[in-house]
Amino acid sequence: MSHDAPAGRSRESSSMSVEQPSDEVRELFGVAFAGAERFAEMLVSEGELRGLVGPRELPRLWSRHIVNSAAVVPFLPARGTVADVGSGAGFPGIVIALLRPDLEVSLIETMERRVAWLQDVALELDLDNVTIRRARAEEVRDRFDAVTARAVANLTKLVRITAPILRRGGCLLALKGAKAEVEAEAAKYVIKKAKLDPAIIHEVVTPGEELTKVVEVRRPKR
Ligand SMILES: C[S@@+](CC[C@H](N)C(=O)[O-])C[C@H]1O[C@@H](n2cnc3c(N)ncnc32)[C@H](O)[C@@H]1O
Repeated sequence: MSHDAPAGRSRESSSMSVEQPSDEVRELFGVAFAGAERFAEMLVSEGELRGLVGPRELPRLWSRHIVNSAAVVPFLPARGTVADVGSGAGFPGIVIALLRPDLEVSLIETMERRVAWLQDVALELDLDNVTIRRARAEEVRDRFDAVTARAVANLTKLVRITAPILRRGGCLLALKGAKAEVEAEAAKYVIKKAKLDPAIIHEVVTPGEELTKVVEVRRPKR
């Protein structure tokens, strides 16, 4: 996914400027666009009131959050199960569920208020591939083909809490910004100790957004 189109256009709503998705973003989401648009509408109408997004986030809701979440999608497995740890308002878990309806997606979130929000979103978007669990990742006993996380913890902590829930051949996919390389270097020892393969950093340029980095840490098949 490498694009260099300008960011989505903005229009004035009664109280704030809400970003409108560009044609490139519509193309990126394809048949999932209607669901993504409804998700954005819910975030605009209720997200701020329910304490899920700050007012300053709304003008860049698509590029900074929804489209940024989609950056992880090219690295997901061909089939199987995904756990999104610390989904919060639904990033990247809800976006993954929309773009990959063939994958079973578990949203693991510890805060009750956010869990209630995720349940409302899954119901409204009719996402029957989503399971929502109120838990800390450390309490989960299942294993997954992929574990995703965005803005939850640094890579060292993420590896510690997600290594036990990675299947053989499965991978952690952490959405990171400019600190990806520094965090990968700092996490080297923990990655080795958990018997995982060295981190790979994928660079992704999303429509209307600057460079995003996806750090992949895989559990070897044997
Ligand atoms: C800063 S928010 C980021 C939310 C979302 N991933 C995003 O990118 O907008 C971090 C979220 O992770 C959750 N969280 C933190 N540690 C967790 C853990 N060990 N297990 C599950 N959820 C956790 C918090 O409750 C919070 O909702």
